Amino acid sequence: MSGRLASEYPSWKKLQQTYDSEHAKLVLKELFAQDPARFSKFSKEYSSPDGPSVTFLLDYSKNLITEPILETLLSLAREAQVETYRDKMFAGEHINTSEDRAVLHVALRNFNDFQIQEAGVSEVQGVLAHIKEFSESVRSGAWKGYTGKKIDTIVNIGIGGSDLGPVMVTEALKPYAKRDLTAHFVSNIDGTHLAETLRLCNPETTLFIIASKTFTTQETITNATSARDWFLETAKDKAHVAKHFVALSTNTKAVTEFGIAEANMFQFWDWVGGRYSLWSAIGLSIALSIGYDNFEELLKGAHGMDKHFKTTPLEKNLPVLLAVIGVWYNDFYGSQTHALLPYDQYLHKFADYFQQGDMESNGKFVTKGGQRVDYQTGPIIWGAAGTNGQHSFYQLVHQGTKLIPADFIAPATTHNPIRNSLHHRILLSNFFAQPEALAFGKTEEEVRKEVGANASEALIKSKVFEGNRPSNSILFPKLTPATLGALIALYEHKIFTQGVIWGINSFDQMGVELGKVLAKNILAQLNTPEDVSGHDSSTTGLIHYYQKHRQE
Ligand SMILES: O=P(O)(O)OC[C@H]1O[C@](O)(CO)[C@@H](O)[C@@H]1O
Repeated sequence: MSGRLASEYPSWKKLQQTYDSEHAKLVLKELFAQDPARFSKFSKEYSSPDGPSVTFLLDYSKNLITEPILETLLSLAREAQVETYRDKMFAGEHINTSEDRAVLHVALRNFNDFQIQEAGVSEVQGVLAHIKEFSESVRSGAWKGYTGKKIDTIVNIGIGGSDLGPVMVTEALKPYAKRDLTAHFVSNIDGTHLAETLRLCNPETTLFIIASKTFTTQETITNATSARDWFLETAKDKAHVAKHFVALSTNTKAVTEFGIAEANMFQFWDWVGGRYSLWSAIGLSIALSIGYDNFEELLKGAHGMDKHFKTTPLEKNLPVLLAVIGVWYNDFYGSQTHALLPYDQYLHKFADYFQQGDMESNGKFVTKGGQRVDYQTGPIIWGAAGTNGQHSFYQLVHQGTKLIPADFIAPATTHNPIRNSLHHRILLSNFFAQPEALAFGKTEEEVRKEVGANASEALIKSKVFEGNRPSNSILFPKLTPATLGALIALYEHKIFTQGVIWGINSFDQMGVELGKVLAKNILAQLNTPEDVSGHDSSTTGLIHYYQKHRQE
């Protein structure tokens, strides 16, 4: 984040030399055989420094690293001044330089530990009190719809960071949810998303939460306006909007112009990035679903990880360890992607969430100083809940030609111990087996013994697992709100650390602008073929084909 090219650091050069001369010798099977203490050297148990108890084990021993390599990776983090930039973030310095903004999601979950001077920070507690009061009133039934009925459905209308965090967390914490308050999330501008959701809603008992930091996002404002039209078809009187629409935003003017009273607006601030906003008013749907106390536990769990990140030496700092190991694969092994593989159905949106969290943060080719990087930055993040992924893409992860580092994530205890936790034991047996298979594979010799003398050479080769495919494993006692908070913060700080090393600004998102501008221009040209101008022949041809075949 210093804006320097990472490839100029002495440690980067050393890592390149190490990779060139040693990577062929980095064989997990041998590394484990040579060192019986490898697991204890390369695993760490996290315990929350205070607040609600959170513990988990991070096992990073199945990575293609040695102690000297890890030391050099940590030196790289030091040369890139990760600690300095981390402290600048926590102090409220404007490290989002292109937008001249502080980056203070940590202030949203700060329980009096960090002293942060920035406008708005002193208002955080007031907004949390508003969230508490409002969510309790809706959940208790005290808040009534326009015909006097209690709210039984909430619809969060937002996109990107104003959607993905609330969806992921409400799914993850479903065991804590009020089951008679149904939560829906509408994000896509595709009218199908709204139409299919509204089919499930009763205007008398539905609360719409319009979540938009800017309150100008085309998808959200269009969906919100259509939802209001749908509501008014039944409710008729605009005065009833007050009981059924609330807004989460930084833009008071646009909210009131939309017709939502300031009293029904939950404020946040420009130093909350969209993809880091679930901890802010954007988390209202989470508080409504799981209750304010659980929402606060989520914040406290994240705060514990913030303290760990802020105070722990780099060699024991879990987000930093994940970050530097990720850099090793991304920049020296040439891995293009990183898989997030939670063995917990409740975490089925975890990878979707961090697609934005990581790729919108670190998908950048220019340093903060404006230089084109000469190395890879953010990886492609993807994944799915286990064991579903095993029956779709794991074939490629095991035997394909690409190196795909992966994080396996699982709870020791399930919220649904059906058949005496038999399902969970089967699930976890897979959670343990997959990293083992990836790391150690199966040799030709082993295959030969297994298939017998009559098997063809081709069959034997096809059954070989080369192994040496790296992974991290994260195992925690149970998926509680505080544990989830800590896990999310762990990855947030990993992303931060990588961004600092690569010298990029992880907190703007210029790359989403061009498409928006072009779409606006095209929207104005869609009516007639004569209006279509200024495009290449492909785009023109596509628009003409649409104009010929549409039925509206
Ligand atoms: O909350 P808003 O302002 O509607 O923005 C939604 C999303 O759009 C983006 O600006 C671009 O995708 C995201 O960063 C953000 O989370």
